[in-house]
Amino acid sequence: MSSENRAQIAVIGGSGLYDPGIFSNTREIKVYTPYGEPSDLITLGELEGKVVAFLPRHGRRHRIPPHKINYRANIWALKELGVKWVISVSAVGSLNLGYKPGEFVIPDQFIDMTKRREYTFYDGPVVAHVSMAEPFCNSLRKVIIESAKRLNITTHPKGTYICIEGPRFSTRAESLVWKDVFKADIIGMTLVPEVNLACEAEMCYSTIAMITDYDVFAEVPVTAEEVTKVMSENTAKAKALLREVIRSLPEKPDERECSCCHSLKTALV
Ligand SMILES: CSC[C@H]1O[C@H](OP(=O)(O)O)[C@H](O)[C@@H]1O
Ligand SMILES: Nc1ncnc2[nH]cnc12
Repeated sequence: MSSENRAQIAVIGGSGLYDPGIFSNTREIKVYTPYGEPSDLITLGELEGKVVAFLPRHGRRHRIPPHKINYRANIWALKELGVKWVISVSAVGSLNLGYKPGEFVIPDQFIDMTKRREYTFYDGPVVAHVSMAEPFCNSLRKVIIESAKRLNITTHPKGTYICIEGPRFSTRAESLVWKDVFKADIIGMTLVPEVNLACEAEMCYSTIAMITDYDVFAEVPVTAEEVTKVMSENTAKAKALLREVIRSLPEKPDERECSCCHSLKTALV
């Protein structure tokens, strides 16, 4: 990758966030990967003197459903650009009455209920088993939580995200299992394997989850229309938060504070 096509920070946009519109001097680049095409061209832009890469995970105009996203190509492409920090933005449903639509969550755990995705870069002959005990970068989570506090955005600093295969929403029986048996707080369809692959790529990854609805356990079940409507109503908040997070990020992660940067050290067989 040529030296002008480099970025330390990436934002992966989710439903309702296809162009954050907060960067200057933007240009689009195509990145080739051994796994095929990323979801879209990657936009490189500047903010607060930092170069940031932006990739909408569903592609522009939301062409790609969650189970068809080429997660490996997306993460590979960002790694190729030199990205260390990955800030992912996602629309999620709430499974916890204390977590309300319009509020943000910075999840610290996930439960994987996906079924048929490509979960790893290590398909052999090199084999790796990365640790997922702490799936998110705590150093990046801290920066996001503190930034949200400064902006007075109601944000839950912890939460368990359950990732379903989709593209359908859950049944009511499933939703009650996720809520009452698994005790998950939020639900979505895209965190896995994005987070796993970022970890294998030794990048610091954290999600800004924006609650768009109460999931199907509630009286009126969620619809795709509701999710995109609430998300676009709240994108102004997401953009302000992204700006503040990017402003506050140190140039490089403090490798003593997070294990993301050397997750392969103990993983390779
Ligand atoms: C449009 S409704 C469901 C859709 O929204 C979420 O996507 P993302 O995480 O990219 O914001 C959810 O995971 C589903 O893919
Ligand atoms: N209730 C829900 N279930 C799954 N994915 C979602 N994304 C946003 N809301 C959701």
